[in-house]
Amino acid sequence: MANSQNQFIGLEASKLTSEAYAKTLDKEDALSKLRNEFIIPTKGDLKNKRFGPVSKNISNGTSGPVSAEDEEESIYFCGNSLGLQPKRTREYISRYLDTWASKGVFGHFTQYEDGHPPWLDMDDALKDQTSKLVGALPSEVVVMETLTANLHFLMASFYRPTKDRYKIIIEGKAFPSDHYAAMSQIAHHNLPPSALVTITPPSPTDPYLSSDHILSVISEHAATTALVLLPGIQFYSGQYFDIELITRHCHSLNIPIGWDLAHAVGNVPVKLHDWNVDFAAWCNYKYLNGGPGTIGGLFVHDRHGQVEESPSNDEESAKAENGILDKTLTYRPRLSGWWGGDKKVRFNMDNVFVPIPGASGFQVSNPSALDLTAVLASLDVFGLTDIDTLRERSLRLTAYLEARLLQYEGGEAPYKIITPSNPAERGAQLSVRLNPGLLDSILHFIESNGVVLDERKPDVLRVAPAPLYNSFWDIHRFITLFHEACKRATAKTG
Ligand SMILES: Cc1ncc(COP(=O)(O)O)c(C=O)c1O
Ligand SMILES: Nc1c(O)cccc1C(=O)C[C@H](N)C(=O)O
Repeated sequence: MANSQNQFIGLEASKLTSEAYAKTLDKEDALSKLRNEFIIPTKGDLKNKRFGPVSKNISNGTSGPVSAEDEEESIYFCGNSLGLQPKRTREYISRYLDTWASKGVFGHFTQYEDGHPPWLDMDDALKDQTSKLVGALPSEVVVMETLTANLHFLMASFYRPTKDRYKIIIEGKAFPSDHYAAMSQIAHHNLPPSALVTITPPSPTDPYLSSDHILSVISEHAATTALVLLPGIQFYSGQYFDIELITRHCHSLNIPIGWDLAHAVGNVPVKLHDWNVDFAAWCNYKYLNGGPGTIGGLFVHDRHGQVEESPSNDEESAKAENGILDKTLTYRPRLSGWWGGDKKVRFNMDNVFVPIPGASGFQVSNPSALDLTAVLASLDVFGLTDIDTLRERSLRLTAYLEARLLQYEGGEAPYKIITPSNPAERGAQLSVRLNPGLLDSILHFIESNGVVLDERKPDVLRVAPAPLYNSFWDIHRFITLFHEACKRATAKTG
C-alpha cells in the first residue's frame, strides 16, 4: 500500500509492526467497544470436542478447568462467511421462547410493554434498520426467505424473457448458487444454456474485473439480454463493483439489473434507492450476524412495487358482485403467497390477492419468528452506530491488514493479495493467494493457533476483519502467526 494511503487512513508507517501500536489503535477507536457486544470464541472453545463454549462467557457445566491459553480469544476473520453471535441474541431468543411458551398462538398478536413487536409485525419492525443499511426506503425492503430463494423470487418477477431479449448476464466466477439459480431460470423458460452469458476476467491469473470490461460485455449483448445479475462484492476476490455506474449503464440499454449483496450488506454502505437499482437480495448471516442460514432480505425499488387499482372489465365486475373479487389490481407479476398480501385482508381466506405495496408484497410464507428475532438482535447492534461510521473503521482495519501483509520480513512473500488495492473497490475482505503447495501447511499452523478464516482451494485464503468485532490487535496477532506459518511452510518445501 502506498504510504500516502496509510497517512490518509491515519496509520503511522514506522510503528506498523509494533504490538503496542495495534493496541493503541484499538484504544483510540471509539467503535472498539462494539466488540463487547459479541461472543468471541476462545481458543479453548474451538478445540473443545464437547457441546458448547468452555469459556467463562457462558457456563453450561460441560467444561473442566480452562488453561490461560485456552481462555484467550481466538482470531476470528470469517465474518464474511458466518458472523459471530451477538450477546443479545440469546436474550432476545430467550424472550421469544418465553412468549411462545406462555402465549402460544397469541404470541402473533401480543404487544409488549417494552416495545418489542408481536410476531405478526416483526417484518415491519425490521424495515427501518434494514433500509438504513442498504440505502433504501423502508417500503423497499423486507426480511424474508433466504438468499438463493429470494433471487429466484426476484428473477421470476424481473426475468421476463422475450424472443429477442432472453439472456442473463452474470460474472464468470459467480458464487455457484447464483450460477445455478440463473441457469435454472433459463431452463425454466425452456431456453438453451447458451442464454447464460458470463463476464470473465481478461487475465487468467488476476480475478479483477474493471468497470470498463463489465460495461463492454453488457453492451455487446444488450440487444439480446433480459437481465443482469451481479454481486455487489465478489465472494472470492473481495472486489467491490461500481453498483451505481453499472446500474446506470444497464438502464441506458433498457436492461433490468439485480444485485446479490451477500458480501456487501453490513460491510459497505450502498444506496440502492438513489442508485436506482431494480432489485437486490442478501443473507443476514455474514457481516450481519443473524446466525447460520437465517432468514435473508430483499430490495425492490419503489417504482416496481406499485399496486394500482385499474378499471375493471365486465367479467371482473360481475365476479366482484358475487363477492369473489372486490377490486381489480395491477402489480408487477410475481410468485405470490399469502404473506405478501395486505395484512388487513390476509386472513379473509377469500382468494383475493391484494399485495402489500413495495417489497413486502413479495413475501410468500409466514416467516420464522425465531429467525426474525435473531436478525432483530443483529440489527440492534448495528443500531449502536451507523454504516458510514462503521465503514470508516473498516477502511482503517483493512488498510492496516494490507500494510502488515505487505511487510514480509526475510525475502519475498510467498503470497500475493488479489483483492484490489484501491479501498473504494473492496470491503473488509482481503483475499490472499499463496504460492502453490503452501495452503494446507499454513492453514494447519494458524488454525491450531486459534485463527479462523476461510480457504478456497487450491491456494486462496480470505481474511475478513469485521469492523463490528475485529480489532487491530487481532490483525497483529494474525500477522505474527501467519508469517511464522509462511516461514515454516516455505522452509519445508525448500
Ligand atoms: C454471493 C453469494 N450468493 C449466494 C450465496 C448462497 O446463500 P444461501 O445459501 O443463503 O442461499 C452465498 C453464500 O452462501 C453467497 O456468498
Ligand atoms: N463455506 C460455507 C460453509 O462451510 C457452510 C455454509 C456456507 C458457506 C459459505 O461459503 C458461505 C458464504 N457464501 C461464503 O462466501 O463464505
